[in-house]
Amino acid sequence: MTEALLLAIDQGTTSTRSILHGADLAPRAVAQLALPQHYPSPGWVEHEPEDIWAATLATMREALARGGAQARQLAGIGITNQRETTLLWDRASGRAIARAIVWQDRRTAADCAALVDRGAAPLVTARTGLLCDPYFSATKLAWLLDNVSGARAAAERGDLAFGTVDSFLLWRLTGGRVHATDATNAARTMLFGIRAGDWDDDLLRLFRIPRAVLPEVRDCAAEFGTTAPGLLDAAVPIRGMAGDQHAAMLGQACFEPGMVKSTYGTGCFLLLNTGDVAVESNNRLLTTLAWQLNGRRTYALEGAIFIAGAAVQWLRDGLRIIADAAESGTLAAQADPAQRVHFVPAFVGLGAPHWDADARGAILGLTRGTGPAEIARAALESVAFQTRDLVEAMRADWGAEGQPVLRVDGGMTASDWTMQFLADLLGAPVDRPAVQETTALGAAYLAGLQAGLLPPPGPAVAHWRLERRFTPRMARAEADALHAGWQGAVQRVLTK
Ligand SMILES: Nc1ncnc2c1ncn2[C@@H]1O[C@H](COP(=O)(O)OP(=O)(O)O)[C@@H](O)[C@H]1O
Ligand SMILES: O=P(O)(O)OC[C@H](O)CO
Repeated sequence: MTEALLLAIDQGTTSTRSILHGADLAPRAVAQLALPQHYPSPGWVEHEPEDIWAATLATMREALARGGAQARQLAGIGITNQRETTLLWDRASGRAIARAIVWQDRRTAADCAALVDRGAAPLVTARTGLLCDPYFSATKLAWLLDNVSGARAAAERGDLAFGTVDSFLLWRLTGGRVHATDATNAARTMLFGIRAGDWDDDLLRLFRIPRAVLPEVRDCAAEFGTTAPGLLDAAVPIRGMAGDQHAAMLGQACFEPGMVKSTYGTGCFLLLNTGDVAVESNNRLLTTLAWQLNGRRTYALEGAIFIAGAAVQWLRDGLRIIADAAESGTLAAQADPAQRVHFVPAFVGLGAPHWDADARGAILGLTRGTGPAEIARAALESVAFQTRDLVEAMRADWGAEGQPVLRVDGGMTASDWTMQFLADLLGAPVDRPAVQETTALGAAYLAGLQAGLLPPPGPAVAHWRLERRFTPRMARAEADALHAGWQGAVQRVLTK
């Protein structure tokens, strides 16, 4: 008998990947396509839904072909995705009525400010664990209903379906038969009660969202349906689903309360497992789900930073001081140690712990001697400085003594320079795993769990292996002084 395989779809902000895994969760074959970005207006970020779908299907087929595998060998598909990105489509045709509004999009900043002025913020936070910010789906969905001609009436008639990218892909993969999401993605909409585990009627009223547009919410490991005829050479069950940061928690095996992972892709998302307890943050972190299995919710505290690897992309595509991302580390290593340049990458405002949607970026401390090397160093350092802000907020909320080991993943963790600086600044070890595609790994794990091939989260799951530990080398006083300089720079860009 041939070995059962698992296929993970990781639909990220800048690319779509499909990764074929063995039942032991070892990656077997990868296919990846870049996703075009659209910036129709300052602060707006959109994706073309047909690009997302076409790349998903193409990479699924390519990963199978590269792995020399057939669809009938698949025990399941796991979907993981960029979160919060909002789509609204016509149930009859399956076509989106507008481009997807991406999580980074700030067009609803004024709507969120108005809700805060009306005193709605405490209700939103109490029910969803989130802060009233344009980052989340609710105001994006309301914007589509109000700004696409005829959308609100069609939604109220039940003709339109809302979903984050996971739901949209599921709809397409099942040939329009299943409109569902998982609890982790639902938890990022600002419409879902994370303690009740259901859509919240008070929030639906507040954001003026008709219930008829919403998907059904399921566990992260569940029977989500099977692929429609003609997509692959056999019908394959879709058995796992989780937002990318939640899947990365599973891929990083952060199964125990107190364990922390930080993913460095376009943005950076640091999540702490808080077990059965939905910890309320006093430091402007988010309370969210780690995952939901068998109806049981495991919670997390999350710090979300909007720009991490995107700062490196800007060095390449905006400033053009590097030819590829990897060059950033080489350049940073050549920077003059005597110069202290700070780069606050608030291109789309600042996320945790500041939540200032109107802040914009700045480079401070320039002198005549400043050149590309100092700016590259400041860009890489900014990611570590922001991580330290999150870790300090988390420590204050969680109350644990000492500094937990940070498990890191994502494209930017390829930068040894950045990972060493991160360990130096935190004064704590930074662990990089052998498999850095932890998001896809988590999605494959969920599909394998549902298929009965893998055990539930716990010591019996053995997919995590250390590749390299970065140990702090910098004196604490120096790290603290650098961080204080960063905090001063941030103060200069805050608008409130
Ligand atoms: N060697 C490197 N040094 C610094 N940044 C890097 C390096 N390699 C990749 N990156 C950054 O990592 C990001 C891509 O990571 P990825 O996890 O694929 O992101 P996403 O899932 O958000 O699309 C890009 O923003 C890129 O600039
Ligand atoms: O596409 P990524 O990996 O940058 O992740 C995006 C996040 O899910 C947004 O919340």
